[in-house]
Amino acid sequence: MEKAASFLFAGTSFNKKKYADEIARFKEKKETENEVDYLSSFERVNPASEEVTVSTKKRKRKQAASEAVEGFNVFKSSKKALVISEENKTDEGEDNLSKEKKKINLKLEADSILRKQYNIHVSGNNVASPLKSFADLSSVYGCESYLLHNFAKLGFKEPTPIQRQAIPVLLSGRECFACAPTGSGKTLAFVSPMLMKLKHASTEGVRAVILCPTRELAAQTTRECKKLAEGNNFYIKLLTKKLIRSAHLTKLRCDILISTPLRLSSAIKKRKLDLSRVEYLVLDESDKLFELGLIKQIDSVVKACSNPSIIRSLFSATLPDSVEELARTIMHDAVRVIIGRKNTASESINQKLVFAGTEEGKLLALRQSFQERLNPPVLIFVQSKERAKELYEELKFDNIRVGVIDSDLSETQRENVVNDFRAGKTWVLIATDVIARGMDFKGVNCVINYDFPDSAAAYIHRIEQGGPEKLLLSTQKMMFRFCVT
Ligand SMILES: Nc1ncnc2c1ncn2[C@@H]1O[C@H](COP(=O)(O)OP(=O)(O)OP(=O)(O)O)[C@@H](O)[C@H]1O
Repeated sequence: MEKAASFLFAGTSFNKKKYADEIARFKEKKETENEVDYLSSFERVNPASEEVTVSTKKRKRKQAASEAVEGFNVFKSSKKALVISEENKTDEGEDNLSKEKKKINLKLEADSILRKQYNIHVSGNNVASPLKSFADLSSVYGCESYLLHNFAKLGFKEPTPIQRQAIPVLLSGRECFACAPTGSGKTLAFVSPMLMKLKHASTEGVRAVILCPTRELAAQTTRECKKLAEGNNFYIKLLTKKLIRSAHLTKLRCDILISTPLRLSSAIKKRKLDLSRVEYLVLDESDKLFELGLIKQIDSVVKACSNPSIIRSLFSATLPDSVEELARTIMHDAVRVIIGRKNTASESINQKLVFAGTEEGKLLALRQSFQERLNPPVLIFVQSKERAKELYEELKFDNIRVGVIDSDLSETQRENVVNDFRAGKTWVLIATDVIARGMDFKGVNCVINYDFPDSAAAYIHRIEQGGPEKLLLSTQKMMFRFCVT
């Protein structure tokens, strides 16, 4: 500063001898003025002349004023002006701060009202606001028009509760555990933010991975994903055996890869895939993934997706504590989004228990119920493929158009059975949990739990397939207890 000042005044010649009188008068004036000014400012800051309860804030301002009296008069006024404007600035700053605080509080309040309205429960810090509508995606997150156009084309007018909350969480760059009933639109909830973040197709290799517990669900997710991405040129691939066999898998043009953990881990083992650039990893139907004993395979996929800025998410109809605990070991700051209550069935499902004394009685009760009313499509769950085949033979005998899906069928055979059921060629489909898990049988009118499910989670998954009526046939007394709790 000094240097700059001396530079500014360099070259000014001032004859001090010639103007000695003026200099003396100038000095006098300066001293008097400084005294007066100091006194007046002293009076202002003297606590004796102030109220005792003067605030620290005010004191600071007074101090600032007293400091401002040093120097020449000519600068004093401008310094004073500076002090006043500083004071105003502080006031303004404080006003802005409280306005900002109010705004944040109002936003938090609005978020919480919206969450209550849609039965959304969240836990985690700084959770992004839920979507009021799909339009928020473009106004807040700059969503491209093709995606909104696809929503409209598919007839999706409003986001479902899980979509309202999980999409903004993922778009804000947070990892997430999402738990919502079957058929509540979880696929769109994880695919849309993925498409928005990936923006456009690239040649850099796999950038997003979706893991599904069964081949059927993986195929279904691929179809949904392609429908949502229509109009963009993304490469979306289902990892099939044929694809793994192909020698050029390493050069595969693929933005989003969908697979079962077994297939993907086998491709990783064969060093056929590089997942180090993956930005998004989704574990769909995560409870089933873990339940099926696929931890080793999932672990190999998680390790192969080594990009440090990866966003991982878990989507499921139930979120057992064991799964969450396991996931929390790798996802430390994940937001938890739960629709309704954790691990409970949707309240809109009518559940009915039929108690049968014996195994034969169960079959009798089923026949009777079909005689009274068979409102297809009906989905029947049994515990094993052997039992599935047995029941299939029994119902076929009754001339009921029935199909069965079990793990002995080839991929194409399974697809055919499911397609026949979807198309209404068969009215009743018999399945085991593993096979039917995660498949979206839209419009199923009745789900029959012919055999007792393994767990509460399995029960919820079964009954949340499709329609409103659910029937439980049991030879076990404890079933009743299970139902009422
Ligand atoms: N916002 C929406 N409005 C209307 N329908 C929707 C919406 N989002 C998704 N859907 C439709 O709802 C059905 C169920 O969606 P989806 O399969 O994603 O459910 P899910 O929660 O993943 O079920 P699952 O547990 O079986 O995987 C699909 O047919 C899908 O096209």
